[in-house]
Amino acid sequence: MAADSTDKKDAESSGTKERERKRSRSRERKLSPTRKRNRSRERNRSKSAERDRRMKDKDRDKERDRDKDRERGRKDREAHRRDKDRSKRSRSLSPKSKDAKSKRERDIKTEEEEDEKKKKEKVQPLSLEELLAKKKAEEEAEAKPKFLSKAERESEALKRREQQTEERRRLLEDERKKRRMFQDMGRKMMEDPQERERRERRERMERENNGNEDDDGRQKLREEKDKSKELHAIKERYLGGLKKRRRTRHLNDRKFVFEWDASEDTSVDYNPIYKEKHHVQLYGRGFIAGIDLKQQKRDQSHFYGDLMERRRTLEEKEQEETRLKKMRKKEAKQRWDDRHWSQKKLDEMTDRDWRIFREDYSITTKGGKIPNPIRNWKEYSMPDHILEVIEKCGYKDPTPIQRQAIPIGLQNRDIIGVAETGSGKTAAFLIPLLVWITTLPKIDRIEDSDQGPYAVILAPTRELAQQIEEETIKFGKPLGIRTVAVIGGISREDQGFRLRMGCETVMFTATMPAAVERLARSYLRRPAVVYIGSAGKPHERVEQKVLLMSEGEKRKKLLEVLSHGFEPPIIIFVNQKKGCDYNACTLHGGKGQEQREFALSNLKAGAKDILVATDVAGRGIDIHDVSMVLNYDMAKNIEDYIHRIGRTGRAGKSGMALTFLTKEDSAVFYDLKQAILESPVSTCPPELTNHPEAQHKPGTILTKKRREETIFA
Ligand SMILES: Nc1ncnc2c1ncn2[C@@H]1O[C@H](COP(=O)(O)OP(=O)(O)OP(=O)(O)O)[C@@H](O)[C@H]1O
Repeated sequence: MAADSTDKKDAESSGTKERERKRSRSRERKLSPTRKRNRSRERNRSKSAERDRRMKDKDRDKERDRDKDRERGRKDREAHRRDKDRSKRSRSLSPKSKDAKSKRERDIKTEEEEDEKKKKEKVQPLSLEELLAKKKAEEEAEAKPKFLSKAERESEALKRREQQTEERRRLLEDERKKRRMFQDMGRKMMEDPQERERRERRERMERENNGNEDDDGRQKLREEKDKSKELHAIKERYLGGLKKRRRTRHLNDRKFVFEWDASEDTSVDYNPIYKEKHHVQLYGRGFIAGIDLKQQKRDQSHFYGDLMERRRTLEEKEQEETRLKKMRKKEAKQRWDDRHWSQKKLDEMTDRDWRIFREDYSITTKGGKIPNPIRNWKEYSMPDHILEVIEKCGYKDPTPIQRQAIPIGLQNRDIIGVAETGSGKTAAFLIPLLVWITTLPKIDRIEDSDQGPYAVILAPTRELAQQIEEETIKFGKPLGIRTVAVIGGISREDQGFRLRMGCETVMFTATMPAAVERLARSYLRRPAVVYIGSAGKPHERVEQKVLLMSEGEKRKKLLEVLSHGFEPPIIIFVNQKKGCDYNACTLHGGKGQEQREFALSNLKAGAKDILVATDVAGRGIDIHDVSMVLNYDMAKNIEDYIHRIGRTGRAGKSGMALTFLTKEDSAVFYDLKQAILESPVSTCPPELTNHPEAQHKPGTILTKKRREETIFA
């Protein structure tokens, strides 16, 4: 009833709402046309939103209706039940209901009587036949398939499932317990023994404190232990006991000390597993993992070797033997041939060896059909008297230029020899010359000497000419060869000479500019050209230093350098004839020949420490052990510079070259920078490296790069 009333109320409220909505809509319709238009636009805009809202409202109404239906049904059912009760109550009062009741009571009574009868029957024991029949019936019943209802099947399955899960849970729990126990045990075992002791003691103490261990037996035991310890300590104190020293392990001590040798292990003999090892032999390229790979390879090669050996016929075996023999012989020969040239005799030298030989001495040749170089003086077929002189001079081994130039010279062939300063070029052209002269018949020589000299040696300076004369006399005198130097400044009458042209021409230098080489080639006949090392470069053992300064600073700097001390002799090169206050001798073109000779001999003899010279002393002058060359004025070209600094670091020794550089020398900046950069023992100062004049060779026209150009339109 209440539900009905609420439904009614709801219906009423929804009806009023609907009416109001209609009213408001009609009101809206009555509004002005402009407003109407606006409204319609608005309506259009919110059309979809409105539709959504209405749909939602509908859903909500439906839901509400459904709830109401459900509520109504429930209330109906309750009312029906109440009606039933009421009708029951009213029916009990009728005569019909009284009859039914008495009938029911009668039925119950008869049922009880039947039960009573059955019970009485059961009490009596069954006969054997009955028992057998019963058993048979039961068996038959059991044999018959039992049909269970779906509900029964489901309940049984549920029970089984519960049992299984219970069983699994129990097993898991047991396993977890076991694992925890093992973990605890493991942790205890892994523990540091000291730590374990400490932990056990702590646990014991805890137990004692908790009063768990207050039994007398344990207390007594502890007291006894303490007593025995005390006794032991007293004994040790008064009787002196053996105190075990704690072993300290040093950092570098070996951790494992095996007190037995591997050979003492006799288990191999006893254990049948080790006695009869099973070897796996794989065919192909495979290997067994975990076993020494090298050993496996060795075994495999043995295995295949044996296999091949077993399979070979006698003939094949012989063939293989001879093949191996041949191979071994060939290899041995190869090894023999591949020896270094120094381990070989002259006649064993191959072309390859000669090539290596030339590489070893940085010898480069041009001109075709160049004879092999000299390996050593004795080996080379030279007259004994020449060899004697060489020995006297103390030349143990030929220098690289001598090794290659002497054999060419002995073929009377024209040579251009380019080798660094102080590398023994003089002997390189003198020795073949003297050998050639000595090979001429003596009578001819005596007769021809009236005709003129056998050889003419040209030198750029008087000093050099005299130096070469000295060298030639040294070699030629023991051989009976006369030498004379023809130089300016000495009276012509004293120099008896006659020239004869048409003989061999040799040209030796430390620097060979391309223009000079072109000129030389036009005068020489099919010349053999010999270059040693990086020809035209300053000596690799001369350290080059450069100081940039003004002209006025030079003198001060010179005095500063000299005041630091130096090892005599040194040579100071100047471009102008200037004096110097030091213990010096001077050598330049303005001096008389005698003075020039005196100056040089003074320095060579050690009477003077410094030679101040112009380029006159720059080429060829050989003064032993010059420790430093100081270019007070820079040479006018790089060739002169190279010759100058070549006065130091001669005959395998090292030296130093110091150059004072001013901006007036800018013409050689570029070449000088290159020369210093190429020297392995020198460093170019940044002032020179970065100097604008040192960036390009003078005379080269620099073309501006396009991107650097500024175009003004
Ligand atoms: N085989 C040699 N063994 C030892 N010393 C030698 C040998 N040959 C030459 N010398 C010595 O080396 C020094 C330099 O020799 P030499 O004057 O011939 O050199 P150079 O190449 O002509 O030098 P430069 O280019 O300056 O004229 C000399 O003192 C000389 O005695």
